[in-house]
Amino acid sequence: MAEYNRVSECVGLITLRNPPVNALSAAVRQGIVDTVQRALSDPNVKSVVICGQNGIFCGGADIKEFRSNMTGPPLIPMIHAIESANKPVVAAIEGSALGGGLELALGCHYRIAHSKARLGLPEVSLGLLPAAGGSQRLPRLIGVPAALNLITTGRHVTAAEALQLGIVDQVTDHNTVAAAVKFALSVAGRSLDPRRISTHPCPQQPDLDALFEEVMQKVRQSARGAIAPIACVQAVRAAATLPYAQGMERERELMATLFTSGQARALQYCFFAERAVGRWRMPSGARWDTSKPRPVHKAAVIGLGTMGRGITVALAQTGLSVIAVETQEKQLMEAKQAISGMLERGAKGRGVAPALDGVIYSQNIQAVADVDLVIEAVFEDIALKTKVFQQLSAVCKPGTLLCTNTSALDVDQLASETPNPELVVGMHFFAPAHVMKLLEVVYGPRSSPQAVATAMQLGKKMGKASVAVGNCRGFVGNRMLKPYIEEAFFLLEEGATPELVDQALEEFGFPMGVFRMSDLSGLDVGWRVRKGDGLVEPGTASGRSARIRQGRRYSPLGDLLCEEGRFGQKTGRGWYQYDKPGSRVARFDPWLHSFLGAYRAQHGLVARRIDHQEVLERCLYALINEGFHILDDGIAAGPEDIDVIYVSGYGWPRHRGGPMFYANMVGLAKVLERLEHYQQLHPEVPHLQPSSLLRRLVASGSPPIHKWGEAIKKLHSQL
Ligand SMILES: CCC[C@H](O)CC(=O)SCCNC(=O)CCNC(=O)[C@H](O)C(C)(C)COP(=O)([O-])OP(=O)([O-])OC[C@H]1O[C@@H](n2cnc3c(N)ncnc32)[C@H](O)[C@@H]1OP(=O)([O-])[O-]
Repeated sequence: MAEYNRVSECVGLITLRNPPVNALSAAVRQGIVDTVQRALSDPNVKSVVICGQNGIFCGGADIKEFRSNMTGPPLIPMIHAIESANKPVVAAIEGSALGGGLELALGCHYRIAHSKARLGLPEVSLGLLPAAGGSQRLPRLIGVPAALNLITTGRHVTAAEALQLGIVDQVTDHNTVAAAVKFALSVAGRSLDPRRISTHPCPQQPDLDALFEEVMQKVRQSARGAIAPIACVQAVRAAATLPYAQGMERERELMATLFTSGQARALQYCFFAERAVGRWRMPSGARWDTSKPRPVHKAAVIGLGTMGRGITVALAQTGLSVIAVETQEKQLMEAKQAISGMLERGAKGRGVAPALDGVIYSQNIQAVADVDLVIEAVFEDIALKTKVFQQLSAVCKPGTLLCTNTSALDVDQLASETPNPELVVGMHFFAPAHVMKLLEVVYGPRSSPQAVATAMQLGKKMGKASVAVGNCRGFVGNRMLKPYIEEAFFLLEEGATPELVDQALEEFGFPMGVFRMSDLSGLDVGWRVRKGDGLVEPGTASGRSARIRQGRRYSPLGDLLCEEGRFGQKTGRGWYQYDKPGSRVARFDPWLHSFLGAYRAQHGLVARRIDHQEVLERCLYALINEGFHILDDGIAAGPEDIDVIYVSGYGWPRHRGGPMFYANMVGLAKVLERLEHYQQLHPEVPHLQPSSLLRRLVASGSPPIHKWGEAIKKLHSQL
């Protein structure tokens, strides 16, 4: 797993071989130990170069090994042996040097990087810290502030930035290994003492205490309950204040706590889940690896409201040529200005030229005749969308893929209105579409695997976490959100306040609780949907019967607020009050509290004390329960799909892995028991009725989450 060659007569070249990213598995570590030993004991070898095969230096420790008992030589002494070597060791960095990979390079005496390489210590995003000496060597090399920035955010830096920071000694546009060999020859025989980073003190930093206090405060705020960023600050503090050996001991202690934490397990699960959703499969048996996407060179967006604009930007930023169609002239002009602004700002942030010429604007739908794929983003109205689809079917060249951006409408119904339903898929973007990571790719029973493959590939190109899901009301994300929001309304009726509910959810790790989120997105959105479903009635009736609609418990609280014109931030009033319409700082609103009191009195409800635990159990377990229904219905292929949707699109705290992972951590039997408990108390609430899949999983011994797929298949075959 590490190959040894002698090149240029006196350079020992060690090549890490562990595709795809040369992760430091036990075999690679053993290979490094053996080959370093061989190079150092060969009298003909004057210096050593370490590189990775296939254009990538090293992606770090092998994350898959973390789940099992670690064997093989440990990283720390291996890196220490390299640093203490009496011959210069040069790291030749191509592709990536991340985590343990960069720590290995920091143990080398010199680092040469290709100009396209990326370097970083991303352990924090896996719930860990750079614990092979990275937290101790990096601050010694580049100073405390820069090291804190890199280690607490886990961000990857370009080779140019790495050179500027002093992480690498040279950047090349040519063959990195050849440059490193040349460099290694040039430094052979030089004293290595100044190159052993662990022997240096950290560069002097004035007012160290104030700096750490400030960073710790910032990190605590943005961590939303994640523990790894805090441990990262503590480890760097050890580097700045303790001798190396003691700093290493502190690094080890902190890592030991993190390594076995549920948060590390959750974050590592997210890492693999994000990659697993790319290997999509449909109930028909169609799969990612047997379905070839169609090439997309030219795309179109129909309708340039908020969503259409964001989608146009996301497409143009991938380098595609985009036809942006809006029939209203004024809207078109406004959209053009807004899209150009977004493209310019995005390009500035990425240091590239804006793709302004990539977008052609038109008022005429005929302009899309020769595109390969259309994303329709007109107003959320089935009659209007149907009309647009019929026009598109008539205008577009044969084989053009027709995608609808919808958050709730029936993709099958729309497909059935076109002569080629196999070419139709849903693409549920989230606002703002050029920023939000999530994309639900919705297939119907007639969508062709090729259409799904094309939409999934396009999503990947746009940098989205794309998840293929079946067609149902609300798809996966919004379908699970419904019981969550309903439970929050019921809690208000029973005595909770928006502040209490939001605080419980924000302490859990959501960036915003359900009521602050509702104020942000607009209360009128849900009101319109409930009206369409025939649930909204005039607010004068009282008593229990007024709160049973369509045979189930219903809370009209949101409707009553809308009747008062309280639509949230945009009107300056909602569940909270705001300084003025459009303002973002939510403040306690005495009106709302007396309104809740009067509402409870009108309906004969007696407010009781509700604690955070109940808020979490009722809101989250109702949402999770819906997730089990979704799995049982085959709408999501596995728990990873649901979890990626919630982590990337709905603010579920990543360090809790996603709702299904969380259920697995809490214990399926516990989730079932609490749902049964609340269902007994609220029999008129169907979403508290435990899903049969949850019951069956518990009855079959609560298999761990990575075995749910097998268990679900087995349980289904027994039905
Ligand atoms: C004591 C220890 C201390 C130490 O400080 C701890 C660490 O180093 S923690 C580690 C710190 N390091 C990190 O956090 C870096 C994590 N890795 C990355 O950020 C990206 O993979 C990388 C940028 C390297 C390549 O991106 P890309 O080209 O888009 O490719 P891709 O992302 O699609 O991955 C391709 C395949 O490789 C797999 N795989 C990847 N890395 C690892 C790994 N370390 N291990 C195992 N497997 C890994 C990945 O699952 C996927 O498998 P599959 O079966 O095909 O789905």
